[in-house]
This record gives sequence, structure tokens and C-alpha cells, in this order.
Amino acid sequence: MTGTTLLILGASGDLTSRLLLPGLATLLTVEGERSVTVVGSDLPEMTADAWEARVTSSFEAAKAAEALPRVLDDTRYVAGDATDRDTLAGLIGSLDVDADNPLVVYFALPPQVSAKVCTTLAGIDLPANTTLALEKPFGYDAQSAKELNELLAQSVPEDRVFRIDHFLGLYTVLNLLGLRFANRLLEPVWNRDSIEKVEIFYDETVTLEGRAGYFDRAGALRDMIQSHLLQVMAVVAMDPPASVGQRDLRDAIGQILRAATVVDPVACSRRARYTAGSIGDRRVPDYAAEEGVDPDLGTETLAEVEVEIANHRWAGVPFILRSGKSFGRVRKQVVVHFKPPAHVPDGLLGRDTPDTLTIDLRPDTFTLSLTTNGAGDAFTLGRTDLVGELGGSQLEPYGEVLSSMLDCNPRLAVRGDAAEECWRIVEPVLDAWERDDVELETYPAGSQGPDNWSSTR
Ligand SMILES: O=P(O)(O)OC[C@H]1O[C@@H](O)[C@H](O)[C@@H](O)[C@@H]1O
Repeated sequence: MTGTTLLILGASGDLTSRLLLPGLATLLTVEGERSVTVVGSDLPEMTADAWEARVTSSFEAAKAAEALPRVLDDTRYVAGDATDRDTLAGLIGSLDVDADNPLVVYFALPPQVSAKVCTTLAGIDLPANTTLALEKPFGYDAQSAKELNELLAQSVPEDRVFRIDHFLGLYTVLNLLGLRFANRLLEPVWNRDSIEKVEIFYDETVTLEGRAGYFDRAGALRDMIQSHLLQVMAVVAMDPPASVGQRDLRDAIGQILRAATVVDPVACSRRARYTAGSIGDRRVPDYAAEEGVDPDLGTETLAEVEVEIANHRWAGVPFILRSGKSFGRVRKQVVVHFKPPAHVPDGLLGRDTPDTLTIDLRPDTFTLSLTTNGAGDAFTLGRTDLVGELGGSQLEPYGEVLSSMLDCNPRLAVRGDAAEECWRIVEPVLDAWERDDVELETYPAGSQGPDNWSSTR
């Protein structure tokens, strides 16, 4: 079997040891035949022993130490400045790659540095079949995303750019394809005639967890909605693609994003920030008092937007996207609310709750909640929940995305146009927030958001 060389730029950073190497570790365990040469590079000097110890501890953390020998055999670390042309060209030139043994350059770097490295790369001849993999955030607005796309296009074709969104590796999200398109039942009602609204929630109990340096400048809207939840929305809303090949799938996602807008950025968005509280027995300080936070930035830890998709299928159906940190309980769901039936026969009493389909993102289940005849009295209606499991994966989302990346298949990558569209959708909201046109509310850590947000109950 041929092998891939994974060149990690920013290899001494937290992302590499916390997500990338553990993701690779589980992937290599599940895919026993896969061969990957890992080359780490970053500014600080690091001895071969220190690099191997780092790789080892990431593999051990992922409980995948048995895959270690396959990586330790030929891994190495090279100190250097990837923004310097000669250094980067020298590093890439030293790798044992060709068309059959492709190169993946993984940018585990802060966005500003990634942009500089892209400029440097544009002046270097890359080996055939090189893939460039970039972490989020992809740019910081639509214009910078466009510029980054143009730079990348100077180095490799679009289908060799892997903009990472690990939510596209979530099995539940991938399972939506089967659930939606492989049944006769759902697709005919998956539209504005039958659906009242769709909610996509990602409420987490995690707090800032020492990420002030990044999160305080991003906030929940950029961190979660601009990136992940709009992608999930696109998969929920897209038209049936002809195939699950990268082109068809990404065309379908792109069409939805192009049709999506926040119609009134002030009335259709809300933001809030957590204050001190407790999550279980864990005391959580006020966000503004967390180390590294600049309280004057007014960063939100909870964001909600209502998106409209202006097309034949969805016009008029609100898609409510919300994500918050430091909640009292985890709620990671897509909830599809169906409209009431056109007529319920007179004499059938008690139908007051709409039918819903709830898709849980981790654990992967779905619940179809239907109105049925209640127990005891056939003329008084009740509810029945049909709960089903969605098939899981042996891989964590990062492993799933990595597998696709190392196969040089961009199916699970965000395409350049989609990345720009996601910024276009949220930019009017970011501007309204910047102008303080939308109040920054508060909620105690450990609660379910501000009291007056009915959607958080
Ligand atoms: O649930 P997961 O897979 O950890 O994904 C959620 C995380 O996704 C990351 O991309 C965000 O930066 C985090 O803030 C968030 O907590």
C-alpha cells in the first residue's frame, strides 16, 4: 500500500497534541493497513526524543498505543519558520513524496500565520497531488476568506484544499443522508408545506477551558455558528444530491448556503454571556473575570440567529441556530417541528403538541414524536415517541475527517465558496453586534441561558 506524508505545521501547539495526533491514532488503529509518515514542524527547537514523547503521549491519550510503532518508525520533527520561503521549500523538498505517495500539509496554526504561510506556499512548486488542510477559522470575514481562497488557488486546485470542519465528520450529520434520502417517508414532507421551523442547538457544559486567547476574540457566533452549525443546517436542508461524491454533495451544500440569510440581523439574533455560577459541583467564575479575557470586547458565550433559506423548498421556514457555553446541561440536537394536520376530526381531543423529529448529535439517536390515540380513551389524543439509534462510527469526528483527507477526498471538507458564504450570512449580525444594536444579555453558568429565551428551555 502506498503511504501519505502528513506534514504538520504548528506541530508544537496544543491543537496537534490535543486533537490531530489523537485523531490520527484512532484512525490508524481502525484502519490497520493505512500508512502515514508524520513530519512535525514549528518554530521552537525540539529534540527527536521530545517529539516522539509528544506523539506517544497523544496516542496513549487516545488509547491507541498499539498503532504507535507504525508512526514512531519514521516520524521526525524539523524546527523552522514556515513563513520563510527557503525554509519551507527546503522542508517540502526533503520529503519523500510523489504522485502515488502524496503529501498533506496540515496548517495547525493561528489564522494570521496560516495566511502568511499560504502566501509563502504560493511561490513554491509543490509536489503533484499535494493537499493543503486548514483549520477553522477560515479567515475572519468574507473578504479575508475570499483572499485566502485566491491565495490557495495559486498553489493547488480546489479539490486539493481541505478546509476542516469536524462537524462534517460527525456520524449523526453523515447519517442525515441515509435518514433523509434513503426513505420514502421523510422526503415528501421535508419542506415548507409540512415543516413549521427547524432548530439546531449545540449547548455545551464546557466553559472557556483556558482558551481565552482564541475564544475571546471569536465569540460563540464565529466559533460555532459561522463554522459548524451552518454546515449542519445545509445538510439538513439540502436538496437530494445525485450521489454522495464530493462534487454533488458540496454543490448541494453550497446551494443552501447561497440562499441563506439573516433577514433582520437585529430582530433575528440574540447574544448573551455567562456570569458566575455552578455546573454540577464545579464553580465557574464570571466570564469577564476569566484569565485572559478582555471584558471590554463584550464577547458573547451564547449566540442565536434565525436564518431564512430563500428557495422553493424552505421560503418562510425559520432555521434557528443556537450555541452556548457553560450551560447546566448538554443539548446537541436538530429539532424539526412539523405543522399541524390540515384537519383533525371533530371529537378527537387534546392535540396540542406538534409532531417533531429530534436528531441527537452525540449520542447518535433520533426520536420521532407523534400524536397518537392516548391510553384508556380512544378519543383523547396522547403522544408516542419512536426512538431509534443511528449507526455509529469507530472513529471520532476528527478521525473521520482525517481519513477522508489522507485519501485526498474532499467530500468532508468545506469548499471555498461555502466558506465565504458562511461569513456572508453572519456578517450583518456581527456588524449589528459591533454597533451594540443587540443587547448583550447575561445568564448564570449552569443555567439554561437567559430566562426570557424560550428556545433554551
Ligand atoms: O463537541 P466537540 O466535538 O468538542 O465540538 C465543539 C467544539 O468545537 C470547536 O470547533 C469549538 O472551537 C469549541 O468551542 C467547541 O466546544
